[in-house]
Amino acid sequence: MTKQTMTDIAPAAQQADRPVLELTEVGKTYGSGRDAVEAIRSVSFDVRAGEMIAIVGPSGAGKTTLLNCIVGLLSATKGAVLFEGQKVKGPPEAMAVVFQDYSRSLLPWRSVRSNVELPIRKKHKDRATVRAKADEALAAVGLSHVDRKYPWQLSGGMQQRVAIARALAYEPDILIMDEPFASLDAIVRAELEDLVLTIVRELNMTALIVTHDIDEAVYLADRVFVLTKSPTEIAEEIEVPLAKPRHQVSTKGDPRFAQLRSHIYSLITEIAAR
Ligand SMILES: Nc1ncnc2c1ncn2[C@@H]1O[C@H](COP(=O)(O)OP(=O)(O)OP(=O)(O)O)[C@@H](O)[C@H]1O
Repeated sequence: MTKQTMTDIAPAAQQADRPVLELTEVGKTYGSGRDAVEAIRSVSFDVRAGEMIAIVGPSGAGKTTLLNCIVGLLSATKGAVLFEGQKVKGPPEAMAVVFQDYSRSLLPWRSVRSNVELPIRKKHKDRATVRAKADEALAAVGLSHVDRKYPWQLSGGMQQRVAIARALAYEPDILIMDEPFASLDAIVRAELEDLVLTIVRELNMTALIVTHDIDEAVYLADRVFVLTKSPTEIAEEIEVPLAKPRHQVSTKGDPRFAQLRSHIYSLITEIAAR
């Protein structure tokens, strides 16, 4: 993306000196009475503008439930989620979400270009603007040459690139990702991790990723939140002081990377055994 565009689309929230996302004692109980399942007990954290947060935890920790409360697909039964100072009551316009299952998030009857353009049309009526923004996003993920193809004609990694392009072209103030690389092979996964890191950094975007992968969490994030088992709380918040831009070989070869990874691994293993 061009420098001009990056400046143009700097999220408004970043001008203000307040967190983009604020969770205050968020709790979620499914059902009621004897059938009630307390999935989240109490989770509080702030995400500052430009930060990348990773959320990890043992299986069944409540990651999906928490994420759905953040994006407004579920309402918390306790506490509050504020996005840009407003209580989240449904998916906010300035949020984009990339799910693990790209095959279900892309519309198979629409071309790659059409999939990417669809959300942009909500914001921009001018056809040329929509086209230009889609062009930029497709170029950023290296898929300009397949814009007329359909998602099912592409590999899994390419489909997930389209989903990422669609989210980025929408120019969200915050990018939320739910295990976006989980079903991809190691090389494609590393490529897409770097792609997201680069674009998020260039656009100074705020981002939050839920992942099962401890290496991925440390590699991508400025802070990692480790969740307890359900009913969920934050077991520990870990700062990642590794230099940016990150690099798959040198960052992962840094002794501090290994220390952080071992620490989080031990913590999750200990939590899972509780
Ligand atoms: N719709 C629902 N109704 C009742 N209980 C639910 C529902 N969805 C999730 N739960 C329960 O809430 C808890 C947290 O589930 P959730 O799917 O959020 O965890 P997760 O960390 O995303 O799991 P995983 O790591 O396996 O993907 C679990 O005990 C689960 O059984």
